Amino acid sequence: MSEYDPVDPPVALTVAGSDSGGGAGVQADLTAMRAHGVFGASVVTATTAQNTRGVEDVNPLPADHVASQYAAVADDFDVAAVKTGMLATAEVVETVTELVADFNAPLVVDPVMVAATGDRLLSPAAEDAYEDLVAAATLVTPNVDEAAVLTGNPVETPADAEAAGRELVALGADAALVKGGHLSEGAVGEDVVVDTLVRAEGDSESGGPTVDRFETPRIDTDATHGSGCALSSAIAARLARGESVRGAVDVAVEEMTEAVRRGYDVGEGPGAVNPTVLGEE
Ligand SMILES: Cc1ncc(COP(=O)(O)O)c(N)n1
Repeated sequence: MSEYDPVDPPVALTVAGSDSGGGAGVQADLTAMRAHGVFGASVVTATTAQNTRGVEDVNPLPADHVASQYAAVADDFDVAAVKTGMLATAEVVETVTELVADFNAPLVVDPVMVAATGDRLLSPAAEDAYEDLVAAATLVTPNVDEAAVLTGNPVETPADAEAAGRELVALGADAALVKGGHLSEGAVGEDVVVDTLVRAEGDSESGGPTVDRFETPRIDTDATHGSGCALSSAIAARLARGESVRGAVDVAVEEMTEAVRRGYDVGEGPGAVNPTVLGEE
């Protein structure tokens, strides 16, 4: 872990929705950030009435209130990294894109569209609005379904995931991590999760983007609620601490296996990951 003053740690900001059930969204993000010794600030984009069984109600907050929360944080703190999660509406996606345009530190964009329970968290009209935010990202972290929506192509195999990552980088993102948790077992084998990182940073031999594949064991559980939120927040926390994108992704992906293995069996539905175990390395 990099050295810093525990009383004056790096500050990371999550711009995301509230999950009343506590397993995902802002609640998971702040837990993951604090687990890394990073101070977490939050801009809430929407409140959700949600539990482990599903999302009952979504209340997007007005875009100008999202902007005033952001201004309150940016005016006071030296924000070292921003992570975005559920943005709910096209207006909020556009507002956040404008707000981060002048931000000079790393930006991790987790393009949250649909909850693990299948409920929509982003209005369909907002999908197109994501293009400019992706272009501004240091790292965009779609799962395969989100990568398919963002690129307009199906993502079913690791080769598709790499192609989608290359396309997101071509759109302007510095890097894309296409999370393979939902890739079909037939495409990757049943015991493994393959995540693909594409970085614009040139490969000296090919001159093209650099591609890394991370393979981790697949844990036999449905308690993965909050995994995308925790992973993108862990990466943002590590970037706030000054780690490289490659290094932050490598360790965060590895540590997520443990966060899933030690997940919470709370509620009647599928449980949630445990972000408190992150940040140990
Ligand atoms: C407020 C909020 N943000 C993000 C997610 C996605 O998490 P998951 O895909 O694990 O349901 C969620 N369910 N709720």
